[in-house]
Amino acid sequence: MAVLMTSPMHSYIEEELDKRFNLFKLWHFPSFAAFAQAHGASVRAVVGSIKVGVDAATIDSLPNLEIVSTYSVGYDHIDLRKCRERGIPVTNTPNVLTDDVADLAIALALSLFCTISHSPRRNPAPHLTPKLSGKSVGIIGLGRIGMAIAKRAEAFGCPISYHSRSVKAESGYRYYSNVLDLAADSEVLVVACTLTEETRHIVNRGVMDALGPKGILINIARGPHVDEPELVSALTEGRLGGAGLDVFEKEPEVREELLRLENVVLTPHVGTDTVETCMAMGDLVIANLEAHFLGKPLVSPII
Ligand SMILES: O=CC(=O)O
Repeated sequence: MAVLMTSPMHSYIEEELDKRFNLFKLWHFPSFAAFAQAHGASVRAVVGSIKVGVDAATIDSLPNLEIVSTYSVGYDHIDLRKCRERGIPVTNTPNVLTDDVADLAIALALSLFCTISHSPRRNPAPHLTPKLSGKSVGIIGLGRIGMAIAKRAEAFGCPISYHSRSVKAESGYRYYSNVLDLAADSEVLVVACTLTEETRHIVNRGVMDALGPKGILINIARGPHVDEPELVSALTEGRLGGAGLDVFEKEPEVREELLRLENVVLTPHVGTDTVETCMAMGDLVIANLEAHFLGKPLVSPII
């Protein structure tokens, strides 16, 4: 059974896939075209990642492709339209990574408020920072990850508000039907929604200005949610207080200006990169592939 991995992942998933399948690692080939010509017809499953997704051209080059399983919760890098057209199911890795991503959101906020990551180089003189506890937190997207962030922020005594496609009355948090109002009433704005055409640049200049010079933006979702040139201007001009970013508009590139700014804390898209979570994600990818090949219901299907 031939399975194609699109990019290097954690060694655990590579080893476990290798034990069960005839595993092809795309990065061992000079190009996708070279791979497809030699082995494309044998591939029955693709394991994609946020680094190298699965686009229409890839799907078209694999005539016997039966399933796409992404080693991620997000699936904006998979051409779902094409998969639907070909009747190819797609699975992702929800739930198992929720805690880690929520932990990172809080870590970025704490790092900014307490200037943990760069206080020695920045402040030779005593310097007071704002506290995180009690700050109003606005969350864009109250799904699994948004909710986990809310629970953690609640433990810091932070009042929680949110914006999402639908009202989640059971959460007990304050709902805003538009992001601008949410930002205006928040001291920390966290992006935790799925990337779609509707949510691309959901954090635009107006939202940054509404968040204001003391406001902190945290993005642990996807880079294109935020208009990055506008973010750089807002941070440089002091219209926005700070930003904690795990994701960037054109990964793996990071804008030079962001690297230089002092009111910014950056991590290189590592929201799910703990040993335990990477192993659990690997297990879920494999469970989906095995279910598919045994004709059983998929564990975590998207389509
Ligand atoms: O970004 C990480 C993921 O989507 O799992």
